[in-house]
Amino acid sequence: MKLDKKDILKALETISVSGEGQNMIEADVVTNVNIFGDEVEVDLVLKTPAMHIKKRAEVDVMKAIHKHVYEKAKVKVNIRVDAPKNKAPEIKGKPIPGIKNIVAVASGKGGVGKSTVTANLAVSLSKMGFKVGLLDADIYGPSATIMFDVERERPLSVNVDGKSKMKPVENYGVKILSIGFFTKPNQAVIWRGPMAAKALNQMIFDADWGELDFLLVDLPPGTGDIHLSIMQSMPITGAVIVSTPQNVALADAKKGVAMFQQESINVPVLGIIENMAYFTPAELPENKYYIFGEKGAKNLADDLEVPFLGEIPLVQSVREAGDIGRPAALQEDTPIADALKDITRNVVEETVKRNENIPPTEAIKITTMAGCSAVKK
Ligand SMILES: Nc1ncnc2c1ncn2[C@@H]1O[C@H](COP(=O)(O)OP(=O)(O)OP(=O)(O)O)[C@@H](O)[C@H]1O
Repeated sequence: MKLDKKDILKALETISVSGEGQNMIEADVVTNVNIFGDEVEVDLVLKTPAMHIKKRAEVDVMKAIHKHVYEKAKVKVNIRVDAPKNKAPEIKGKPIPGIKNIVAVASGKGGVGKSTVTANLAVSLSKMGFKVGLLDADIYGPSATIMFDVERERPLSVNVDGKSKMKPVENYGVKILSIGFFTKPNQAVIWRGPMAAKALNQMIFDADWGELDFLLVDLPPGTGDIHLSIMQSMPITGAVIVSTPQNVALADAKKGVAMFQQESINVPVLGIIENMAYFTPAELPENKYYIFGEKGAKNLADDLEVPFLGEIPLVQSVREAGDIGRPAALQEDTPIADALKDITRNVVEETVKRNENIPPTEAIKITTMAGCSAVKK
């Protein structure tokens, strides 16, 4: 049978690209098609190095050609991965063996959605093919165990090179350790700075994280002594600040930025994320209600000359997703998952820029609280 390139391209149009809402041709995944008798060679370029996605693309191409063009065609699929934005930002002299970047997520004010954003960033990074860990350091209200539906699990102890280590619990491709694993439900725990720092130290250094591109750290809300203790315990690559557009939240977000930027701490701020930017009812998606004010966090980022990483609307499904332990970023082709993907890409890009321009952050040595006025104000 004489095969025609047009028929092959038509067959490839029947394959949808996961998460893109487009078919393989529209998404420019197919870079070349060659025909030699009854042999077809298809070249693909994929954005993710994940093995299962490569395998799936290969099988889809074969099936589509066999079904729509010629069932006996010999199909060869060549796959190249071109993921410049997904290239794991790597810093020289990794501060913790195996962990390339530690990104702290902070908020200043409580309840602005910092933990929700952290969980979604983690899932979104993992979906992009990065190796991701999440350290829930929110000693006042750890919530990662609920958001990842691992409340009943506990980290196991494993032997690594003769040393006993804590193995993070894993779900949705994210390795998780939370202060919540070590407290009883409904138990109020008052952690003092050094005590929290010790527990967190163990969760970082005595844990079997393996290789990670990103370790996200969900910090407690506020800008107090506890933050200094935490920053003392780990060399943070950069910080992301989450705020709603409301004035009271912005004032605290500003203090958060000041805390990271002050001389004795000097952790680069990768940018600000505006959460609950506006409310959109599911039945009227084009309507936007600026309940907490409009563009407050965007304007703050401009004023402080730090990057604005994007906005997340106030959507019922985000809250529901958190409550049932299936972060919204796991959804495919929804406006909210797309918004989270864009923000995640911006976080990666800012991390890459940061690593190109400045050397790795040393573990900060803060010996006194003096000089930390910006934190206390
Ligand atoms: N974009 C959003 N749309 C709808 N609900 C949201 C959104 N972001 C967060 N929420 C909900 O708001 C509440 C507070 O969120 P979250 O616990 O993430 O805040 P936080 O800043 O981490 O709080 P804390 O100060 O306790 O650490 C949760 O019920 C969460 O599900």
